[in-house]
Amino acid sequence: MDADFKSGYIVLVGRPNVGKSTLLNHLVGQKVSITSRRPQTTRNRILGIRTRADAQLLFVDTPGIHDPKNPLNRYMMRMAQGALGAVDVAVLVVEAGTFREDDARALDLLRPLGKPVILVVNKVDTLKNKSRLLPFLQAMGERHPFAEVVPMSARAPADVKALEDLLVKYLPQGEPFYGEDEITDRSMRFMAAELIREQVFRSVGQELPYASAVGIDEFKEEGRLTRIQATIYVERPGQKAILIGAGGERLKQIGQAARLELEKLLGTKVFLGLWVKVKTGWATDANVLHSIGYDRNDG
Ligand SMILES: Nc1nc2c(ncn2[C@@H]2O[C@H](COP(=O)(O)OP(=O)(O)OP(=O)(O)O)[C@@H](O)[C@H]2O)c(=O)[nH]1
Repeated sequence: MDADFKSGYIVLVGRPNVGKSTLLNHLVGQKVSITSRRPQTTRNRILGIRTRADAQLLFVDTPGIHDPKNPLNRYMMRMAQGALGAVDVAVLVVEAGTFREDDARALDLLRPLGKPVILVVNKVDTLKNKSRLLPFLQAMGERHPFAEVVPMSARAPADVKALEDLLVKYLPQGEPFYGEDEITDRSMRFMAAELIREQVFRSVGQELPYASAVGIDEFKEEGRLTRIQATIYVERPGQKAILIGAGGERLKQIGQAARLELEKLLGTKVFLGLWVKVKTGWATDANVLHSIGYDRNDG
C-alpha cells in the first residue's frame, strides 16, 4: 500500500434539511443511501465509503434521537455515541444566510471533540442577494475557529469534488479500512446480526436464553436486493437441534421473520441464508467473539 495513502472518519452534522443527505450521497456516489430510501434511518449511524486512488473517506451520519419503542434502540444509541468520538474531521452543514438555534446546537455537539471542523455553507445557489454571503461567512468565522469555511452547493458536482479534496487533507495517513468494493457499514452488519439474534431469541429464548450468537458471513448490496449469509452459533449439538426444529421448521420461521425485519431496516429485498454451527465455548472465548464481530467498536 502507498505510504501516502490516507484514511479516516468524517462526520456530517447539521440541523434537518440543510442538505446533509444530498451532500453525503454526492460524496459517496449512488451506493450509500439507506438514508434516502428510508427517511427515519437517517437517524441511525450510517457509514458511506468513498475510496479513491489516494484516500478512503468513511462518512458517519449524524447520530440523532432515537425512537425508544424501537427494539434496536439500545444498539443504535451505542452506535450513535461511538460515532462522534472516533472521527478525524467533522463537517458542520448550514444553509447560506441562516444560522438558527438548532444550527448552534449542532455546532455545540462538535466543539468538545477537539477535531477540525469544516463549515459547509450549503445552498449558496439559493441566495438571492449574493452580497449577503461575505458578511455571513465572516459572522460564522466568529462563532468558531473553523478549519475551513466552504460556501458551496451540494448539488454542484465541482463543489462536491472540491470539498472531497479538502477533506482528504484532514485525514491521517493510513491503510484503507475497507476493501475497494466495500460499501456497507459494519454497523449495518452488526444490526443485521442483532436482528437475526432477536428473532432467535423470540423463537427459542425460553430454551436457549444466552446460548446463541450470530456472525454475518456475507453482506452484499446488489441493487434492490441485499444478500446476507449468517451463521448462528450455539454451544452444544442439542441446542442446534432445538434451533433447527423438526424438519427445519423453526429455523425457517426465524429466517422469515428476520428477513422481514431486515427488509424494513435496509429498504431493499433481502435474501437471507442462515446456518447453524456448534462452536463450543464461543461465549467466553475472545477469539471466537472477535471472529464473529462482537468486540467491534460499533457493538
Ligand atoms: N438549491 C439547493 N437545494 C439543495 C442543496 N442541497 C440540498 N438541497 C435540497 O434541500 C433539501 C434537503 O436536503 P437533504 O439532503 O434531505 O437535507 P438533510 O440535511 O439530509 O435533511 P435531514 O435528512 O432531514 O436531516 C432537499 O430538497 C435537497 O434537494 C443545494 O445545494 N442547493
